[in-house]
Amino acid sequence: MVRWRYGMIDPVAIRAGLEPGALVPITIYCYDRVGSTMDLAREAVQTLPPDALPVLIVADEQTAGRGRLGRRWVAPPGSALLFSLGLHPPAVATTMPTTLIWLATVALVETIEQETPLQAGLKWPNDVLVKTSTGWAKTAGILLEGGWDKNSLVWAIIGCGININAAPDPQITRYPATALAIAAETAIDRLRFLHMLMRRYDYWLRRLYSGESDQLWQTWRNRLLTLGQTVHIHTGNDLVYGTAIDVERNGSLIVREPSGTLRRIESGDVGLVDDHSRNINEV
Ligand SMILES: Nc1ncnc2c1ncn2[C@@H]1O[C@H](COP(=O)(O)OP(=O)(O)OP(=O)(O)O)[C@@H](O)[C@H]1O
Ligand SMILES: O=C(O)CCCC[C@@H]1SC[C@@H]2NC(=O)N[C@@H]21
Repeated sequence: MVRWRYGMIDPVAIRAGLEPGALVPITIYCYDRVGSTMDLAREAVQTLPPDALPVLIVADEQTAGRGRLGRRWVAPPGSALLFSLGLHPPAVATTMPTTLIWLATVALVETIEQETPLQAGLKWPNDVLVKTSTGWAKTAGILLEGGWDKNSLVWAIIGCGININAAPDPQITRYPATALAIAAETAIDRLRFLHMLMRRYDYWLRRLYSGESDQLWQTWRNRLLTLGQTVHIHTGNDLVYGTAIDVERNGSLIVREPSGTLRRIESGDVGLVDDHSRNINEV
C-alpha cells in the first residue's frame, strides 16, 4: 500500500535534502492517507534490526490521528506535516524517554525560526507554540510512544503533527491554535520545511547517540515558555495549580503551590495512556 507520492514530497527528494551521511531518515515511506502514522511506524520499528537507522512515515492525511491523552489530532488533507519517526533509542533515552521529546521539540523550534520570521517556544512538556499578533498559539504537537523491556525503552516512535497551511477548527481545540503559514502570513514549502527539520533531527540525534544530552537539555530548558507561568496540570491523580519555577535534569517540572509547597511533575505523569497493551504506552 505504499504510494510513493505525497503532494510535492517524495522520499527521494527528502533524502536529497539531507547532508551526505545523514543519520535520519534512512528509510522513508510516504502515504496519501493512513489511519495514524504512529501505527505504521510501530509495525516498521518492531521489525527493524537492532543496529538499523530510523524509519520515517509521512502522510498527507490521517483518518485516525491521535494526540496525547487519547485525544484526536485533526488536520485537513494536505494542510499539515504529519509524520512518525521510529527508532531504536539512543542509550540515554532508554532510561529517560523524555530526551526524545526534547529532541523533537527543540528541532522544531529551531526549524520554525530558521524557515519563517516567527518566534517559537515550548509549552511543557510537548507543545510547540508560535507568537502571533494575539498571543502564543499552538502550531504543533509531539506524541511519544514506545515499547519497554523491563525498565528499558527498546523502541520509540516520535509522532509529530505540524499545522502548516490550516489551523484546526476552533470548535475542537480548547486552546489557541494556529498554522505556520497563517501566523507568518507567508507561504511555506512543506518539502523544504521537512528537509530542514530532518537536518535538525540529524544534528541532535547524532549527539544523543554519542551520549551527549546536556546541550539538548539546556536548549530545551531555555526554550520553555512555561517557566514563571501559572499552570494547572492534571496528573494521573490530581490537579496541580501553582507557578512553574523550574525543570529538573530529567525533565520533571517543579511547581510552587500557593501554600509554598513544591510539587514535582514528571512528563510521564501527564497523559499516561494505557492502550491495552502491557508494554506499549505513551511515554
Ligand atoms: N491540528 C491540531 N492543532 C492543534 N491542536 C489540535 C489539533 N488537532 C487536535 N488538537 C487538539 O486535540 C484535542 C482534540 O481532541 P478531543 O476532541 O479528543 O479533545 P477533547 O475536547 O478533550 O475531547 P474529550 O472530551 O473526548 O476528551 C484538543 O485538545 C485539540 O485542541
Ligand atoms: O499535541 C499532541 O497531543 C500530540 C499530537 C501528535 C500528532 C501527530 S500527527 C502524526 C502522528 N500520528 C498521529 O496519529 N499522531 C502524531
